[in-house]
Amino acid sequence: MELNRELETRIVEFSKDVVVQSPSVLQLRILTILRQAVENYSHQTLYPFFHFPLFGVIHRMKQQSPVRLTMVGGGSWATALIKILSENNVSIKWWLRKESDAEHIKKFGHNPSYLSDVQINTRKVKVCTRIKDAFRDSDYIVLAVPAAFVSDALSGIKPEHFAGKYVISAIKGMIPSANQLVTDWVREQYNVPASRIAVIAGPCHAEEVALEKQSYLTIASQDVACADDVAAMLNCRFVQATGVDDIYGIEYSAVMKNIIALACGITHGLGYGDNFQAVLVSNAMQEIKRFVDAIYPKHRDLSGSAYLGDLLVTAYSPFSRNRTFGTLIGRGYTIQSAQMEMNMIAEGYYAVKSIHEINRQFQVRMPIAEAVYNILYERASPTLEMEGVKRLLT
Ligand SMILES: NC(=O)c1ccc[n+]([C@@H]2O[C@H](COP(=O)([O-])OP(=O)(O)OC[C@H]3O[C@@H](n4cnc5c(N)ncnc54)[C@H](O)[C@@H]3O)[C@@H](O)[C@H]2O)c1
Ligand SMILES: O=P(O)(O)OC[C@H](O)CO
Repeated sequence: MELNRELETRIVEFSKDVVVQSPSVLQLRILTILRQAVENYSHQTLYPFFHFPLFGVIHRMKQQSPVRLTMVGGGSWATALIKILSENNVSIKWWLRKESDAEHIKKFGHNPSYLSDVQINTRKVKVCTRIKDAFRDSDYIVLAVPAAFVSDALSGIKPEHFAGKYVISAIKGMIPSANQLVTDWVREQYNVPASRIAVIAGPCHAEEVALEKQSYLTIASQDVACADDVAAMLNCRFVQATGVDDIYGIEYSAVMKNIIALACGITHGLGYGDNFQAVLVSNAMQEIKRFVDAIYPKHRDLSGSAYLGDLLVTAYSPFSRNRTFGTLIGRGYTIQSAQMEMNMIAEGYYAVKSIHEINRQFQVRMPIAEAVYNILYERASPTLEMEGVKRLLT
């Protein structure tokens, strides 16, 4: 029987992993295989497998052993991810930089600085401000600070602290000092194998997660089983998560969409309307495709939600940090005053410089990203730069 063979193969693959996994990761792996089997096959086909002893074992494991995870970051996205993960059998250590925020969460069950309405389940979530304590006994490390601050957040952490752990980047930015994607940087700095690294992507604003609005996430890893495991942790009442393998395409695309959101904001601040923005965004999608295909060629459909969907949400939503930052620049704020006006970080500000520098080698035609770079780093006039872009749009 087809199913027989497929389940057999997957269980054999999985058993090769058994020796190196901790119980909570094993549990997640088995659950993922079963969830996929249940989704893909009818009850009738699956019936004989219910006699498989694993099913009973899994049920008991689900009750007993939570996945152990560390969240690094105290901003909006970290807070939203804590809310999502708390819906599942995950035990969380939450590292925050600010002692006062950590104390407030312990006492009142709310993050005072970001998404303060979100109730934190302090039975599942243990807060700390010492990064080494946060890493201890965790299977998964989730990085959720802006890329420019990752190195600071991990100060004192050495490759051995990452040994045997999975790293999930929830960051949509580049490490400015290295012009590297966060996952490449983690792999190089801490010797984490690519098969143990995943990214959380997809069009998803923390503010809507806080309101439990239906959202979708795409989890990417070179090892799809790893992506599926992470997706299983994030699937809940209001979030549907799916695992895929295009980690580079998705990560670069997420970085690029922030730069385009800055352009959308700048033009909005200058008084351009929706008609213009629709053309700007569709041209920008082609720009993203040219860049991503040049830097990491692979057959991919950029109309998927982790690519086009993420560009759309960031380009049009009032929750978007990058669009808001761009709007302030378009209205005449200086970079410093725009940064001070927002309590949040616009990743695109740092990313556009990295992408500009990386593109020296690739020479991809990217007039929109170049205009944003000129405005933010070369003191070019937003009006003149966007006049130039306007003439090139089709
Ligand atoms: N907010 C979202 O909806 C969302 C969704 C998906 C991905 N992301 C990504 O998540 C990452 C984190 O973004 P966010 O939205 O949570 O950030 P945020 O703007 O809400 O919060 C700012 C964060 O930066 C930290 N910070 C500020 N100044 C710092 C400094 N000098 N040193 C160290 N840390 C400092 C703050 O403690 C806080 O954690 C970004 O890469 C972002 O692209 C965000
Ligand atoms: O829209 P932004 O600039 O707040 O970025 C947040 C996320 O990337 C949206 O998916």
